[in-house]
Amino acid sequence: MNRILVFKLDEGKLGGNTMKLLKVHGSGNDFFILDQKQFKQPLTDNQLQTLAQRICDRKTGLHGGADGVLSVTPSTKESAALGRMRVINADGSEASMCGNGIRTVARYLSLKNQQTAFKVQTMYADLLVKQEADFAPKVKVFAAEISPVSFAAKDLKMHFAGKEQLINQELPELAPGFKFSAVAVPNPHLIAFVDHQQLIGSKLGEIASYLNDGKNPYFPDGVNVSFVEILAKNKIFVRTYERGVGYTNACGTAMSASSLMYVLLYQPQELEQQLEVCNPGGMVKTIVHQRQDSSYWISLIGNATFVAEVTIPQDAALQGDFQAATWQETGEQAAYENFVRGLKKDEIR
Ligand SMILES: N[C@@H](CCC[C@H](N)C(=O)O)C(=O)O
Repeated sequence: MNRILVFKLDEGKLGGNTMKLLKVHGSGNDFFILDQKQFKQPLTDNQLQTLAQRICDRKTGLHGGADGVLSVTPSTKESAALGRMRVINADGSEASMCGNGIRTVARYLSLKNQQTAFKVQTMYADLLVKQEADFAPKVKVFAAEISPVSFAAKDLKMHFAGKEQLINQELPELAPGFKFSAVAVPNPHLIAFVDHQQLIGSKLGEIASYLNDGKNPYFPDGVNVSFVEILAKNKIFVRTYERGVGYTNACGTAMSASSLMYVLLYQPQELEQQLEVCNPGGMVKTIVHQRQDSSYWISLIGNATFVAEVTIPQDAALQGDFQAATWQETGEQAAYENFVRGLKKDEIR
């Protein structure tokens, strides 16, 4: 039996001060799911921010930290979604969406509600999620709708003189020799198609850390930055430096935005076709769609791995003291690693 089915995060009866968390990942982009139903009083925004900063720290956090916390609550009354997800980055900032995270939340809500296709409420939209065929034994897969898409500078909170949008353009004031595209899905992404040496080089980190310093004139609220290498027709590799986190194994919304730019710039006839998107933590599949009103949306299809069930005294968690935490592995991580080993060598760098 899948142990996860008997793990009842929402009971909240472990004793007043105990918090339950679920460690999860999509393509190695890892999170702690926190179901706020377990509390009589949900954590305040300040507590959520502190919790994320404490447990996600890669050196001092819980079991090696994470890229963020995914807070799950019932959806608000305007929404018919099965649940609501909020995304708190490792630095405590809040993001409007998380493509890898939403698949894990979808799986969590699916198990709790015995449904395989439904909507999840996010900051700007209720997004469709759906269970898909496993990638491999014990590698569970969900698809998520990535939407709404915008190229408008105002939605990206992007400020380059005279530019209302940015599609494959040089930005000599930022980084000569690269062509950038900017797309909000709806969190902001800056994307450059590069060769292999540029993909593995240090320029991505230099550009992204500057654009996320909170002081630069171009993206004062920060931006997720990705370098993309075309590996073959309909096959790309995406490396991302995330706002609020730094380098990650993968960023689901970045892979979706990169897929959209790949289709628009290189293969406009490949709308509605499946793309393979490799990343340092594994591989996902994407499909770029266009609606009748000409707006775009992307299907992001990938693993939703449950790594471990965690309990920890709430006060200790907020103070960053993890000595009393329990950590119970689900056994899925070994299956995921096995799946990744089976991918062709050029798919993981
Ligand atoms: N890892 C996520 C994106 C998380 C939010 C991002 N860091 C931001 O601030 O926009 C994904 O898989 O999409």
